[in-house]
Amino acid sequence: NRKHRLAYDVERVVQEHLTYVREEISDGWDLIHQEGEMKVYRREVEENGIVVDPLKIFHSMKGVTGHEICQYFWDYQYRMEWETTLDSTKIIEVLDPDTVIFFQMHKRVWPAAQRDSCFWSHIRCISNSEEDQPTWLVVNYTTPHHLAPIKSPHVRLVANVALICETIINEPPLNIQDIKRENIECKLTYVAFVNPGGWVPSAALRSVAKREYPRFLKRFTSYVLEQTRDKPILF
Ligand SMILES: O=S(=O)(CCO)c1ccc(-c2ccc(C3CCCC3)c([C@@H]3C[C@@H]3c3ccccn3)c2)cc1
Repeated sequence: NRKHRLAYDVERVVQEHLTYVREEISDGWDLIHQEGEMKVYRREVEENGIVVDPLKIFHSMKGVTGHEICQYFWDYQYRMEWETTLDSTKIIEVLDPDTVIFFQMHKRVWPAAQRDSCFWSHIRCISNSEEDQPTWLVVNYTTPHHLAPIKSPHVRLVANVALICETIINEPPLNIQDIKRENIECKLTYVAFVNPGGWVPSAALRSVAKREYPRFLKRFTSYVLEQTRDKPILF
């Protein structure tokens, strides 16, 4: 059912991510970083000389639900508290209660020109079968917008990013209200297809990505654990 002008795009991109997230890590993906439960994979891909390496991160952490992780990732009011690579972020349009359009200025990464991004950001709960917990996901997908004009010297990033989370309840007690945070665990998959939107030295971009993605996800997940520690569990 058409709710807003981008409803079909959102549906298509969400279904694509749901299809690929289950795909096993096949050959062609290199494990570039491993830290505790976090495993970072990358494929080396260039499109007319520009590095557009897809990135896939698997991580799991105790004490938080997939709903909590997705909520803090999607909700703009927390973004500047965990996102250290942004100069600014703002909502320029609300399409529905689960879909907004952001405009972001990314911190400049020398020697590249400063990047900005404009994407729709959608959060969704997919309740599969009854017995186990639902899957929560957030997708950030580049879209043009009249309130986000592309202005030189800034270069518009092209991004298709998804955060897909499952919640595991270990040794479930008889009734749900007895579940404690040490009994829950979130298994997340983060995928990022980022095209820098203009030429960046390949080696420089690859080393920035290799350093920044693990740092970014570690900082984000630690932030959510901190924020939810003493709060009631949001399933
Ligand atoms: O998960 S999100 O949707 C969170 C919402 O903000 C997201 C994460 C990361 C990016 C991103 C933006 C710019 C750049 C580069 C391109 C040329 C110069 C800067 C990079 C490269 C990969 C490296 C990178 C990775 C992580 C964090 C920052 N830097 C990534 C965009 C969106």
